[in-house]
Amino acid sequence: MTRPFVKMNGAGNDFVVVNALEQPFAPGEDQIRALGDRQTGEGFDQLIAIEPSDTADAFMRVWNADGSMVETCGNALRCVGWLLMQANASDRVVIDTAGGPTTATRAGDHRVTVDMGKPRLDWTQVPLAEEMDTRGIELQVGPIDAPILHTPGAVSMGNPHVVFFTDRQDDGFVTGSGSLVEHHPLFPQGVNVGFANVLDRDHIRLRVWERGAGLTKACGTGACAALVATARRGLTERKATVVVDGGELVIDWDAQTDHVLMTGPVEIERTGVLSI
Ligand SMILES: N[C@@H](CCC[C@H](N)C(=O)O)C(=O)O
Repeated sequence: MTRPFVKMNGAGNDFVVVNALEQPFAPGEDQIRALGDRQTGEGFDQLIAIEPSDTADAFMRVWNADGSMVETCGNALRCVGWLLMQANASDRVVIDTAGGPTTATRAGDHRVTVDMGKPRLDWTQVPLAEEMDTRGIELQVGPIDAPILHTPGAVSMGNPHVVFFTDRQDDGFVTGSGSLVEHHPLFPQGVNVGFANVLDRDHIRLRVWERGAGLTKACGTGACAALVATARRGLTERKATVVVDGGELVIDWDAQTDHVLMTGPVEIERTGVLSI
């Protein structure tokens, strides 16, 4: 069986997107891992299916490259939002996800703003395995007792994030620490691991070791979580540019609505056909 797809990225975070509005798409974990392999498959950070919805313009299903199905994906919401707005000749679409409904709007040529909704800040919502103040949690990362790994912030944007405040962002440190924390017992559903270097009150340099995908060029929900975590600690304003490996995302945590808005680029790389 074959399925056409569109290969896209949002600030370098890349996706294979399948239209499942007319025909169901339900790959198995092994199939997803094979498709996601960058040597022998199409290669992607996440696999995305656009499905019908009774309550929104579409439902977006997300699988990480390791085959795990997850709640949401911020950069993919911008890409899917772009595809739907192009197809519908509209400037606004509502996209439902397992992490909750979101709204995408045009923000210029190949730029989309997604309203990611409210951050979830209670320990039970991240979730954590025990009660803690999510502005700064106690976390022992294996044998590493580096002070820069102390008291990170914890935030859910529909998916779980922990954010370290550090200027240590080399590949070795991010990969070594991120892979240790991703499956730490404090995070019963696993966690995306952000390393946020606050450059000034409206600028953050961020790298993310993603749950189920590893070090990616960008993580949209990770950028939202980083802004919320740094603002909660008084390190930044509620709006900042988050500089990621693949570009820049503008994150605005609205004080009136408590919603987090993420704006950034979308790129269509190519089309193809999956043999699945
Ligand atoms: N890259 C995505 C996040 C995708 C899912 C994440 N790895 C998870 O497991 O929660 C984004 O742009 O938010």
